[in-house]
Amino acid sequence: MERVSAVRSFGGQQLRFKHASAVLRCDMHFSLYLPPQAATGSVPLLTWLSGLTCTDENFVQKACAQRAAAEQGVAILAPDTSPRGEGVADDPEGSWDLGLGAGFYVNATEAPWSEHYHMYDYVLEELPALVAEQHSVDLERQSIFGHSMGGHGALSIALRNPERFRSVSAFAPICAPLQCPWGEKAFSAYLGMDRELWASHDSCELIRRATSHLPMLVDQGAEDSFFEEQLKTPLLAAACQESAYPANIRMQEGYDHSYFFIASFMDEHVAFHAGHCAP
Ligand SMILES: N[C@@H](CCC(=O)N[C@@H](CS)C(=O)NCC(=O)O)C(=O)O
Repeated sequence: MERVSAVRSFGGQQLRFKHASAVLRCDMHFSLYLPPQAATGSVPLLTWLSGLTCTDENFVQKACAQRAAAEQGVAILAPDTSPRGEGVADDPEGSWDLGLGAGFYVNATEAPWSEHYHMYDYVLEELPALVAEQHSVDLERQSIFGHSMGGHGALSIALRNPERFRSVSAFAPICAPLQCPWGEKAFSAYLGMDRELWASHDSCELIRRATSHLPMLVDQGAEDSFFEEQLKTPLLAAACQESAYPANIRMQEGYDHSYFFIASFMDEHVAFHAGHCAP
């Protein structure tokens, strides 16, 4: 693992690394914020999953999360959104919602994607373990959050693995990939036509199947241009209500899909997770 950059921030360090991922079979970059508390003891690990077209750097530069992470004493790990590099398949039509920058946090089963697109195993297994080998983060105190495609990733990964995480939150998540164009396009490419396999990565379905509950917070901007066609927060709210899953789902008046929205509620999300990651 090679350290690409290290910058002081709110008494801690904003770090960026490059490494050879065994799971993705390519070189990857990721970012890690270590709060000042990490210098003297182990701290909880929050994983942030970004949305379509992002790398790890969008979050680092635009989410304004470092101050809250320093105050709350939590590390934040930001992976990239897909495998990268020469030889990694991309959408032949060059669209931004499939292929590079659009891994959807699943393990692809279909060629050509199945060669590298294993973002589910990468963010759940390989990357946290790698970070914990070299930094003082506590894998017994993990939470996960994300935005849009990364909101889908955070919710679905946490719902599939409730024993791994203390809490989950999302900004403008793709709530029901089985029922929106982004999800249908990505899942049919990566997972083929087995809709039962799709359902095992659909947060609304996973809510209905849940046998235990994680603390869950979701914020959705009311002026988000993707809200009705792609994100479908009301379906998540309905699934939670039907299944008596206790989630806090909030519509935020006037906010759009951007990092201006994310930054506005970032402190609350970090505090929410830190509260559930107490020793
Ligand atoms: N490229 C798309 C927008 C894609 C988009 O909004 N991506 C979101 C995640 S779904 C994002 O975080 N973009 C990066 C950024 O704002 O820094 C467009 O032109 O409409």
